Amino acid sequence: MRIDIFTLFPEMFAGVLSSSILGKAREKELVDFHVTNFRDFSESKHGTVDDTPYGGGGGMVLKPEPLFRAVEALAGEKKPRVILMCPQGVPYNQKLAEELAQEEHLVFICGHYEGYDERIREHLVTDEISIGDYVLTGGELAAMVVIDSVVRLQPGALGNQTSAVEDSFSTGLLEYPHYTRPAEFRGWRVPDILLSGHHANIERWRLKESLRRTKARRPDLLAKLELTDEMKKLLAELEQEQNM
Ligand SMILES: O=C(NCc1ccc(CNCc2ncc[nH]2)cc1)c1csc2nc[nH]c(=O)c12
Repeated sequence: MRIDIFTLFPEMFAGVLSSSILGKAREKELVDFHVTNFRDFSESKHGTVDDTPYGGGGGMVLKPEPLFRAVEALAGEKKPRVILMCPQGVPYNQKLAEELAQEEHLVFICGHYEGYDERIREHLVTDEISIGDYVLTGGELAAMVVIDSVVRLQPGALGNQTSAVEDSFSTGLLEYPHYTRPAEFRGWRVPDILLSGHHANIERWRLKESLRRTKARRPDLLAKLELTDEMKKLLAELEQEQNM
């Protein structure tokens, strides 16, 4: 997969794209990152990429030319997905991550101004994505979030110890509590069930704790779930425990 990123702050990406899972995915050639400063595509000698809005009002608007020129310079046989990171975009989620992970070539546009000239949206961009209802200083961190979640889904990116599929957001439940050595720390013991080696009981305990946590923190996720008989039984047990 090739990922192009157009930004005015390319230096923001250096650490993130060369560390940890993303760095390894690059070494394994699962992904090929290209970060470009679209100011390089400005036609003015001052490298102007924004201007005041027609119709007045505050703030600056990103001009169309530099971005059109930058994206069109990506001579490629197939038209890539051109993703505009913006607060007005489609709310990002794991389903969209899985869809983007299938693409051969993704292009991200990160802005910093009050907005983009609408002709960018209408004629250059295929997708607009927001990562949530809070205001960031720019689209760069948002692009990193999307890239991180897409690259980890590339086959071979996570190695064999963890599988992307099992991820809680894919099962629809929040994760159960995790423990590791020591079995007792400052008097706080690991639940005996986890030391029992009884795998069926451990799986049951983990599912029950996932249900307990999801019910308490994200009832909205629980409401969306197709409950199995076992889940219904465990939820009934949780109800009883709460009413005791
Ligand atoms: O570029 C992003 N943010 C920078 C930013 C913040 C505020 C405004 C101005 N918008 C208000 C407005 N429009 C018109 C007048 N005033 C524009 C851009 C961003 C990309 S994805 C994402 N996902 C979640 N949150 C985000 O901020 C983002």
